Amino acid sequence: MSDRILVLVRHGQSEWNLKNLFTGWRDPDLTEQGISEAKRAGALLKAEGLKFDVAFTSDLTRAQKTLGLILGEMGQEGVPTTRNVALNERDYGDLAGLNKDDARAKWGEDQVHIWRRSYDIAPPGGESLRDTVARTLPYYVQEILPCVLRGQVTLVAAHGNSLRALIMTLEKLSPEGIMKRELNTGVPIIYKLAADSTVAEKRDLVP
Ligand SMILES: O=C(O)[C@@H](CO)OP(=O)(O)O
Repeated sequence: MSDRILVLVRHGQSEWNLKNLFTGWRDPDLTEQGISEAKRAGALLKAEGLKFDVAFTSDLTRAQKTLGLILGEMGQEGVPTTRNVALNERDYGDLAGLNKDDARAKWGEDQVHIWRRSYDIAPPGGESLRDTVARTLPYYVQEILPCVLRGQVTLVAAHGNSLRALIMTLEKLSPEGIMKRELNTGVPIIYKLAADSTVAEKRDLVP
């Protein structure tokens, strides 16, 4: 029986991560460090002996490039890949492009933390994590999960909050639990799913 392997990876450091700007649906490129992180993720996945059958990514450059660099490092450039806007980062609305420290100075540390990490409070003009779950989870259930359950080794390269939205279900986290779940750039998480699509095993591939 196949292993039902799903790998999630947040993109490498972006130009706006480096500049400490709210990013959301804006489309900055990877930094040099981000490129290295993506290549390192590829090397770690290669060392695990993984051979991907299928890959998914968002409509945004930083995730697409991360995926390309990972597959390039693994010598698996030909893996069939689907790009979909459903995997895009949570839309930060009016905060996009603002400096996170400037936002804390203006609205206070607590308010900015609530906008960044709460489950159901949306930043002005943007999406809450719940809104993000409402678009990422159906896509996962309809498009990604069937591949995994069929035994296709599946890689998803996406974003901090679009992946947190999926991880909330995968790891059965409560709205309080998800507030504390952080994802590092370029660190793959390997899940083995049971036949009922719950997580049987999970491992962070830390360098
Ligand atoms: O700016 C963003 O889009 C995200 C991810 O970089 O930031 P945060 O850490 O606030 O979720």
